[in-house]
Amino acid sequence: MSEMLVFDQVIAGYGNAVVLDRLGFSLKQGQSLAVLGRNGVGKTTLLETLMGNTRVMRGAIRWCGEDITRWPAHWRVRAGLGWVPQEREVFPSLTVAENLTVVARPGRWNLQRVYEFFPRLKERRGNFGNQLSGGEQQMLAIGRALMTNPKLLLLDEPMEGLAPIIVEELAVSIRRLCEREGLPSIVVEQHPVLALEMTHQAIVLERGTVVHAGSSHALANDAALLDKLLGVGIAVSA
Ligand SMILES: Nc1ncnc2c1ncn2[C@@H]1O[C@H](COP(=O)(O)OP(=O)(O)OP(=O)(O)O)[C@@H](O)[C@H]1O
Repeated sequence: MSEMLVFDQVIAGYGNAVVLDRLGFSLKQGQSLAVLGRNGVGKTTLLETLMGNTRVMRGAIRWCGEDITRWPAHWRVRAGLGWVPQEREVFPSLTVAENLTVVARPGRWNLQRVYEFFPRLKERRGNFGNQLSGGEQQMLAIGRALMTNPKLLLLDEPMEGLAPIIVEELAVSIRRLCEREGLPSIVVEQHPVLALEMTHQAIVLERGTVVHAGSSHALANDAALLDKLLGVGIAVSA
């Protein structure tokens, strides 16, 4: 399997402030990745850096064999990076259908396929963005990223503030995107157990660098390591 994404010793941040400090990892084609770590370690900054929204001082980012380190954000979207921001950023005064079509790019994902994938969005297609529940907004944020026909979804705390039943529904959808639709994700999540269930690989950050990299399954089942890295005293399963 070839490498889809490589962060090679990336030093990046905001202005002169360094947040990512020689951060390195790679992700193979078709694999999804959980990005874990305590508050403020640089998880969101990793995604922002992948989208071109931070200042990269050193190192390189390679995406599908191309060095994209200096590319503007809109080129990265065109190259297949599908950004689902933490704040969801649904357009409040556009309808669900308009929110989806406004970003559409040609490819296998279109309005009909997004509605098939999220039937709730079809039911709500005439409602405005500000009339949706938190879960519906998150579905719309993911649906909007799908409309750009990405090769990788970047999900920044997709479950934040959602009711447990919606969290479960979304987790199933995100897994299904990878397994059935061949669309992997990078998932930044506060809840490691959930993120590990949804992904193949995991990295753990501390102070802007990778302190653990391995399979999600192995980490999920190593309670002592989870506790050491994240202060989580439980494993996913016995
Ligand atoms: N736009 C910004 N300008 C300056 N500093 C920032 C900016 N965004 C984040 N930071 C700083 O970068 C550091 C890492 O923040 P980041 O949001 O990437 O961490 P995180 O691991 O995602 O945290 P959390 O889990 O709390 O969301 C923090 O010290 C934060 O204050």
